[in-house]
Amino acid sequence: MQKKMQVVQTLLDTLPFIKKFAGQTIVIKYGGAAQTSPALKEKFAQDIVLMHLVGIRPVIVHGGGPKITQLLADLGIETAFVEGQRVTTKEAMRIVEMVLSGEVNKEIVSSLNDQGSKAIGISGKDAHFIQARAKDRSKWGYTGVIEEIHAEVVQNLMNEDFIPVIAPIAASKDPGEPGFNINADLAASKVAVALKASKVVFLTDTPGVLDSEGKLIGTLGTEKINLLKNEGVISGGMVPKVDACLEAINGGVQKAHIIDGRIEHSILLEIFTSEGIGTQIVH
Ligand SMILES: Nc1ncnc2c1ncn2[C@@H]1O[C@H](COP(=O)(O)OP(=O)(O)O)[C@@H](O)[C@H]1O
Ligand SMILES: CC(=O)N[C@@H](CCC(=O)OP(=O)(O)O)C(=O)O
Repeated sequence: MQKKMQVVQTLLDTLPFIKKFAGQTIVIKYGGAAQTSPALKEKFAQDIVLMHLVGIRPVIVHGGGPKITQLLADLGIETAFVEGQRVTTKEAMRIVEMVLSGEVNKEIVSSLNDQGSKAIGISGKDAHFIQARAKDRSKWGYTGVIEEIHAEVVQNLMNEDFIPVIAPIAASKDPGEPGFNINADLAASKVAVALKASKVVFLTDTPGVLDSEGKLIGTLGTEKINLLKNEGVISGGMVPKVDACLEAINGGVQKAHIIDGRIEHSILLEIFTSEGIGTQIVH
């Protein structure tokens, strides 16, 4: 711990501007696509712990789509996506919750705790943190839309110095229901708004939003997003991501960025450099 504090002290001495971030809540959406090699996962955990040590209040909302798809395939359960969101049958819902709350959430928590932090994993079901309703039961099954977020659950954890790690599973208001599968991008934006975060950063497996020629778009606004969606340039998993960014900034979050989680320390580069990296979404 002492060694860690020395590193932090050096950092604070050499980069005093980091102090301006102290006290800010930053939501990091850790996409399944960015959760690749053990080395990258370890670097990610180190970055989050460093942010926490310098006084930032990081909150992680994670995905795990590829792992869900793999386990469903292994079990011979069919799965489909409509507009970038999984159609969740009752059978699939069991697997989604097992993978997100059981496997991925605990893996991230352990990885952060291995770096000396006090990370705590919850899903939206814990303490009624996230409540949802069906998006359209006949079309998407148990895929949900968030109705309420009880921000105090996570705020209390942060006040006690925990790093919250959130699996995007929501509770239903109707007793006996299995809960809802929430797209992790849309969960991250709602959580960022509810926590009055200054920033939400989406870590994924592309440098950011790419144009029709595959070139990175540095800044992107509502009009251009609609155009690119209509042209099919923004498709699949990128659709909920840009929608989530717009929802976040329209809800008062100052900045929303989509960055490449496959680059080592990308989250630090994004937060601590003036240029930033990836795509910034603006109004
Ligand atoms: N215009 C675009 N620019 C970049 N990626 C895009 C674009 N349109 C669709 N995509 C797809 O979106 C994917 C990222 O979304 P997704 O696979 O859901 O990641 P995550 O697990 O991080 O949420 C990219 O790997 C890419 O295949
Ligand atoms: C409704 C819906 O699409 N839920 C997602 C939840 C996980 C997720 O969003 O994971 P990524 O961030 O890795 O894509 C799913 O079932 O895949």
